[in-house]
Order: sequence, then C-alpha cells, then structure tokens
Amino acid sequence: MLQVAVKDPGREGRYYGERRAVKDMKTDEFVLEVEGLSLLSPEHNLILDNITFSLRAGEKMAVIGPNGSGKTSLLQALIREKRPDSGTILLRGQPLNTRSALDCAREIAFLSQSDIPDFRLSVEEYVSLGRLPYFGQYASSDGAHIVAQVIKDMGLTAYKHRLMGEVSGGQRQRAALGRALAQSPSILLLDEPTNHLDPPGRTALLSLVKSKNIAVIAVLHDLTAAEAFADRILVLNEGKQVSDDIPESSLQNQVIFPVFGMHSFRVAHPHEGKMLRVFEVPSGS
Ligand SMILES: Nc1ncnc2c1ncn2[C@@H]1O[C@H](COP(=O)(O)OP(=O)(O)OP(=O)(O)O)[C@@H](O)[C@H]1O
Repeated sequence: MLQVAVKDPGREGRYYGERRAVKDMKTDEFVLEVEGLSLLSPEHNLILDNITFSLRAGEKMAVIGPNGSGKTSLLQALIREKRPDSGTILLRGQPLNTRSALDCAREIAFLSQSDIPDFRLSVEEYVSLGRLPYFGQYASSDGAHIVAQVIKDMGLTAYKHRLMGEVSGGQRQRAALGRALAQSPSILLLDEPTNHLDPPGRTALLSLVKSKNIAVIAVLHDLTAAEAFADRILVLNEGKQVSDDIPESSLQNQVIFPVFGMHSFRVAHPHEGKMLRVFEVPSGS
C-alpha cells in the first residue's frame, strides 16, 4: 500500500522556514499545556504514559499512532471525560480541572468518532446546538448569523432543512464539524474527522479547518493528510509519546517504521520534480 503526499522540492531547510512562517502567523500564547500526563485504565493498565506538549493559539497539531495507542484517550482527557492519574493540563495557564464546564465548553469543542446525533433534528437545528454554551449571553441574531455562516462554509446550505436521519454519512459528518465550529472554540479537538468523507471531501474539510484561526488537535489515520494539515505531529505508540515535531521530522522513517511497520521515504515526482512522501507497507507484512 502506498500513500503519496505532494511536496515542493527544497528539502529540510524549507521545513524550518515553514515552521518560522507558521509561527509568525500565530501568537506566542499557549492555549493548552500538557505536562507529564498519564492515564490508567480501570484495570490499571497504562493507557497514556507521561505525555507532554504545548499548543499555541491557532496552531494545528495532528496526533497519529496505531490502533489502541491512546489517541482518543488523550482527547478524552482534554475534555475531562477521562481523569488523568498524574500530570497537569493547563487551559490558558489555569488548571483545566478548576474551570467550570460552561467555561470549558466556550473554549474547547470536541468532534467525537462516536457521536450519534438526534436524527429528528434538522441539520440547521443540529449545528445550532453548538451555540448552547452561549445561551442567554448574546442576542440570538448573533448566534443565527454564526450558524448560517458555518452551514455555508460546510457546504450544507442545500440540506439545512433535512433531518439528520435523512442525510448521508458524509453530510452528517460535516454537520457535526459545523456544530463544533458554531461553538466558536479557541481549541478544536477532532477524532478522525474525515472517516466518512470521499477523498476530495477529506481534503476540503481539512483545508477549511486549517484556514480557521483556531488551535486544532486532530487525530488522523491518514499520514498524508496529517502532513498536509499539521504544523506539528505528535506520534503515539502504546501510550508513549514517540515524537512531537514538525511533520518532516515526525514522519521520517526512523520514527514511522518502528511504530507502524511501514517505510517512509521521499521520491521525486516523475514529471514535475516535486518531492513526494511515500509510505510503503513491506510486502508480506
Ligand atoms: N474505558 C476503558 N477501559 C479499559 N481500557 C480502555 C478504556 N479506554 C481505552 N482503553 C484502552 O486504552 C488503549 C487506548 O485506547 P484509545 O481508544 O485511546 O486508542 P486509539 O489510539 O484512539 O485507538 P483507535 O485508533 O483504534 O481509535 C486501548 O488499549 C484501549 O483498549
């Protein structure tokens, strides 16, 4: 199996240049700081082991790792669905567990893999649920404006009056992301946000999320998509943090092969000379 990502020539130096350019677009403020986070299962098995990273305002981070490596558990700890056994999580410099649930809902939106919407709601009503943390705080016309913009961004205008039970899996997934964006979060947590989407739909959705001035942590199985999307990639394996670095470093073969058992390398495009990243599962494995 091959996954190919198109990249310009220019090699390593370019990535450090990119990193600077990305940083310039962001503030230096950390919206999230995770330090020494460990999590045990109810049977006392280690699910996450000493995870440490920080996220700047507007920064995009992908989390990759094999099945069962702890990716979803990390997101669940960040929304307080799982309680860490050790370590700290700071949201804008304050311990996450000291912030009220409402306060957190105004800062962090989560798009889960297993979200089952109420199929009796229209797409528009479902997206509007994202405004709940602000109920009573703003004029409803402000909320309606935000919801209308999100529905437009998500390409859902033609379906907005359809029931959630009467749209396709991909449209439902876009509505779910719309609901999360309607929450106006400063941090967006996405757990496999593209698994129901066709290839152009995946690219479009991740490009849209990337264009938003929101810090994002996205769990992605598609390493090519992760490279195109992220400023940084956190690699997990068996609950341990293997890498937290720019995509070029996190996706190098030394990191990828021990974790996924597949090779990661670069080849030149046969016609255009661009560098392509290739992931190859060795035959027979
Ligand atoms: N509530 C729980 N009780 C017991 N074990 C759990 C629980 N939640 C997660 N685990 C275990 O923790 C490990 C990490 O699970 P998690 O869902 O975070 O992995 P993941 O990387 O998101 O996997 P996938 O790619 O398959 O979605 C797995 O071994 C899983 O079985």
